[in-house]
Amino acid sequence: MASVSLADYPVCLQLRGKPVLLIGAGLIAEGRALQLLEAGARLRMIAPGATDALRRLAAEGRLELLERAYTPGDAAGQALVFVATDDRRVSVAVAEETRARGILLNAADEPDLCDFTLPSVGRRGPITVAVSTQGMAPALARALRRQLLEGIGRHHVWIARLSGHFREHLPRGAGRSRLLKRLVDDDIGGHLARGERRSAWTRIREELKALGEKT
Ligand SMILES: C[C@@]1(CC(=O)O)C2=NC(=C\c3[nH]c(c(CCC(=O)O)c3CC(=O)O)Cc3[nH]c(c(CC(=O)O)c3CCC(=O)O)/C=C3\N/C(=C\2)[C@@H](CCC(=O)O)[C@]3(C)CC(=O)O)/[C@H]1CCC(=O)O
Ligand SMILES: NC(=O)c1ccc[n+]([C@@H]2O[C@H](COP(=O)([O-])OP(=O)(O)OC[C@H]3O[C@@H](n4cnc5c(N)ncnc54)[C@H](O)[C@@H]3O)[C@@H](O)[C@H]2O)c1
Repeated sequence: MASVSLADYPVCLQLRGKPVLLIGAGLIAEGRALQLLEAGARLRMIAPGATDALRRLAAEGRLELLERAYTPGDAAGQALVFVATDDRRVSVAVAEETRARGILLNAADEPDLCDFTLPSVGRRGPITVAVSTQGMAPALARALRRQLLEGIGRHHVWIARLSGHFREHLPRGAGRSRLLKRLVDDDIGGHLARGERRSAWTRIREELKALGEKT
């Protein structure tokens, strides 16, 4: 249950190939569905009526759409469940089932029924900005997310990708850690922030050379 007296606990879920159920197929559900598909979830939707966009995605085989009302038992075998209908009684019934099965639930606009709430999310390349207000101010979460995203520049995306490349190709150890820290701090990161790629590369090459000599 969401609670304002306790801190919530943010995570970044890996949903590739996981079965996820979304009950409701209106405009709010459509937004949720697009994000879940982006994450690679195996999505099933249940609702008597659906938006055109969701019908199209179902026809293309990107998701499964069952055009009927929710019935208890639908949550069986699901990793996560979302409900976004215009009828609170549906959310209450779904919450009863997911609680009995130990499955985590998000109920749009019903914080008292949520096991997890959704933050406002923005992305730049591999960088994700997510803002939550413990359910207090979703509109503020959205405004802050926009502001924070403006503070993330192309050089941050570049640093993230380069760091990912080095983490994949260089062995773990003190040398690699030092390089990855320098990529971010004033030393190399500062050059990149000012668009001075050439001098940044000179320093990266020095670090790589020192690393090569030590390994
Ligand atoms: C962040 C975002 C993510 C998403 O939904 O994807 C999200 N709400 C968004 C927008 C938004 N929602 C609402 C408004 C109108 C302004 C307002 O009423 O405040 C706006 C603003 C707008 O649309 O600009 C209405 C609203 N929302 C909730 C209630 C019920 C209540 O609080 O009791 C009511 C009142 C309904 C009514 O009274 O009619 C509840 C929840 N909404 C949450 C998430 C969870 C808490 C997040 C947090 O901790 O901050 C939580 C608890 C449950 C959940 O849904 O997970 C998404 C931004 C997407 C983006 O970034 O663009
Ligand atoms: N969190 C947010 O950002 C946010 C913002 C605005 C609204 N909402 C809330 O999200 C909910 C959905 O809003 P919407 O605009 O998508 O509504 P909508 O009217 O567009 O869609 C409702 C959907 O629920 C389905 N439905 C109705 N009864 C059902 C049942 N018994 N079983 C399965 N599906 C059923 C309908 O077929 C339809 O697909 C509302 O409660 C609304 O208050 C959330």
